[in-house]
Amino acid sequence: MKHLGKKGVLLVNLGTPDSPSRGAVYRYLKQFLLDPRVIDYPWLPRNLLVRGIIAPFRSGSSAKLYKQLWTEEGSPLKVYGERVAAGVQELLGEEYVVELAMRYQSPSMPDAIDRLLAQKVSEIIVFPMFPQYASATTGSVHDEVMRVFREKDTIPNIRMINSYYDYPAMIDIFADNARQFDLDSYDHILFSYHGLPQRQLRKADDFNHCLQSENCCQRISATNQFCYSAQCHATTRAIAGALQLTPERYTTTFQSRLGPEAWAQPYTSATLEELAKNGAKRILVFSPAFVADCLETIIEIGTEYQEEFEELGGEKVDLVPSLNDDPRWIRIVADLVMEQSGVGTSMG
Ligand SMILES: C=CC1=C(C)c2cc3[nH]c(cc4nc(cc5[nH]c(cc1n2)c(C)c5CCC(=O)O)C(CCC(=O)O)=C4C)c(C)c3C=C
Ligand SMILES: [Fe+2]
Ligand SMILES: [Fe+2]
Repeated sequence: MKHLGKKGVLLVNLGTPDSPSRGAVYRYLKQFLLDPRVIDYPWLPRNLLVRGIIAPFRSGSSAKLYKQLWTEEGSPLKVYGERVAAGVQELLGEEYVVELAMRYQSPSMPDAIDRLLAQKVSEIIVFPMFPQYASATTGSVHDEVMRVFREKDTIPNIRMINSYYDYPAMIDIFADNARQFDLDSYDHILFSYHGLPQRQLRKADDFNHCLQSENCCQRISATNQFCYSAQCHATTRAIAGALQLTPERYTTTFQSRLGPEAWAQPYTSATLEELAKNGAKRILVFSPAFVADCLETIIEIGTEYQEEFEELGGEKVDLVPSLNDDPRWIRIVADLVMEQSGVGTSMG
């Protein structure tokens, strides 16, 4: 089919509060955690838990952390997202219209989609800003796109990107960012991904492979290609390979647990504790589930894990910077968009 008009690009990250105030954090947590793909309990327990316990009790402590994170321009997750969107627009030129949206809070997905439609786009390429697929993130973005269009009579061509966990040019940026550190000076290297409840890993597993044996997620195949944990391990292997790290030098771990359920393991905090017990002093941490530094990297790894590690006798937890607004990352997003819309890429 001939494409008349421009192509729309919708870059979507998770979302962040509109301000670091307790009220804004409460609204953010409520919208985020009421998403049935995030806290995937039936409606009544989810609403009781989120409205009655998590949002009211967590909003105060989270707001304090967001205040530490906040910059003059705002929340880093959104600031980097805006810069990436502007950069991708510049690279793709007039043939495309690029909009940034956040799955929760602002800019909202329905508003961003309406702005694209107002430009009479013939197709929309949806680019979730999560290298690894999870139902709670990419799945939710796709779900929201479908929900928005369910209310519209005309649905343009829509292409949805699923994951890009081992995209070589992206792996090269993470590896390159680590080269600013003296790798040999670290006792151990962690690849710390955002966690996910084990129950959600099992639920997303149509072939009964996940968490069946100790290393079932450490190989990726047709059977587990959409497993979040398997994709995280694949990202680790790719970065470690690029840096020629031998397997005993690094561990894949999972951070940012919420609630009493078991989450993907090993936990970053427990691994740090174990490392400290064994005399480790210096740890380097990658966090490649995030394409931008945010609360979970700057505060959780950079401040909280640093403090915990010191209390346990360790010395330094260094964080490898994320992709942020690196021009090479902006180029990758543009290339992946062009690949989806059937246009050749600069990567050859
Ligand atoms: C990168 C992928 C992410 C997955 C997978 C994910 C799952 C997930 N997260 C929560 C609960 C919280 N996450 C929070 C913040 C947050 N999470 C991600 C990414 C993933 N989450 C991002 C990018 C951020 C935003 C950070 C920012 O800078 O604003 C929070 C809020 C912060 C806090 O109060 O700690 C919560 C809560 C669950 C329950 C979940 C899977 C089920
Ligand atoms: Fe999260
Ligand atoms: Fe798995």
